[in-house]
Amino acid sequence: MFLTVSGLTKIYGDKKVVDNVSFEAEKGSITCILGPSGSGKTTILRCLGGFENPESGNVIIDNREILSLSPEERPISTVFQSYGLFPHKSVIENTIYGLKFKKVTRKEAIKEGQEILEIVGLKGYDNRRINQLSGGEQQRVALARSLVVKPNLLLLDEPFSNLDAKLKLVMREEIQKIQKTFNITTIFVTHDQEDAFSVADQIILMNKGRIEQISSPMDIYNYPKGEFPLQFIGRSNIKSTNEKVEFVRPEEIKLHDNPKENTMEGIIEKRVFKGAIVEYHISTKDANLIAIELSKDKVYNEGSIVYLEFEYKVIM
Ligand SMILES: Nc1ncnc2c1ncn2[C@@H]1O[C@H](COP(=O)(O)OP(=O)(O)OP(=O)(O)O)[C@@H](O)[C@H]1O
Repeated sequence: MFLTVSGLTKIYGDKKVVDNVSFEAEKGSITCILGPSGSGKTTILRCLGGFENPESGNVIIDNREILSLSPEERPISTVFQSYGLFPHKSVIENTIYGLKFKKVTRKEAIKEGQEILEIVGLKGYDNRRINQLSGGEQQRVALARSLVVKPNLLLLDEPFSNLDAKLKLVMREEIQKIQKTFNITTIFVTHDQEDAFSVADQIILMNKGRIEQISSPMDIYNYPKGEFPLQFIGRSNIKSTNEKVEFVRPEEIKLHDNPKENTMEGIIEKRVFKGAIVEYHISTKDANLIAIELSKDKVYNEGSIVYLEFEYKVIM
């Protein structure tokens, strides 16, 4: 295994903000650490990058224990939420900053910097100053700067936080492309599950410093292990009794005009148009449910009687 983290624990005051966290990542994979605010995501990255000292744990990269190394000695690049760029320096100076500490001539550094800038879509931006760039462009310079040193492990903290919806889609693809081109193992922190679903090979779901589930995006959505993953990931209609918790995702509820065997009658209380999909809030004799259908299909009006076809799944 390329990266092995075992028993990582970080305490602030009397609070374990990272509590016995263990996971592995294969070479060239993207791992996404997902979880609510304050669940310890950034602290894990900071411990890996060497900006915090964990109380206990082991981190092995490519068969080498790295926790005793300084941040500069670790084969790791980190892109922080705040980017950490030098605002008055040019794009190229920021990009090649990390090469200062390597045995590379300035001429070679500039050539390598320009190649990376072209990859992140910033060809020709060399002499622009950071404070003359948009948020998305700055984010790409920060990425270029971390890639130029060819890290074994790339750590990204909320890399899309300052981007609008369109640019976010472009950047998601760009990061995936760059990461595959260089075969860089990447760990990426977000609280946005769509980011995690779109780019991750594996998702680590955190809650209060602990790992709740490690799974592929599809498995975490389809087979949540326990109530927290179910509540946090996607939306669902939940039926909870003393013995078990069952759920049905809104898109698993099919609406019909007429009753069929095993359908349940309901009335559409509210309809929310969301572009590609329409969300219905439906009351039945047993429960209030949310269903979604494609808006290109039949659209029901509020107050309509509908017949719901669905099955609950039991959580593991
Ligand atoms: N230097 C520090 N001193 C004391 N407490 C801290 C420190 N840094 C973080 N914490 C606390 O540790 C907990 C975890 O913080 P962390 O930044 O890792 O969470 P996060 O999951 O990344 O949150 P967010 O999504 O809001 O960035 C929080 O309760 C935070 O207040």
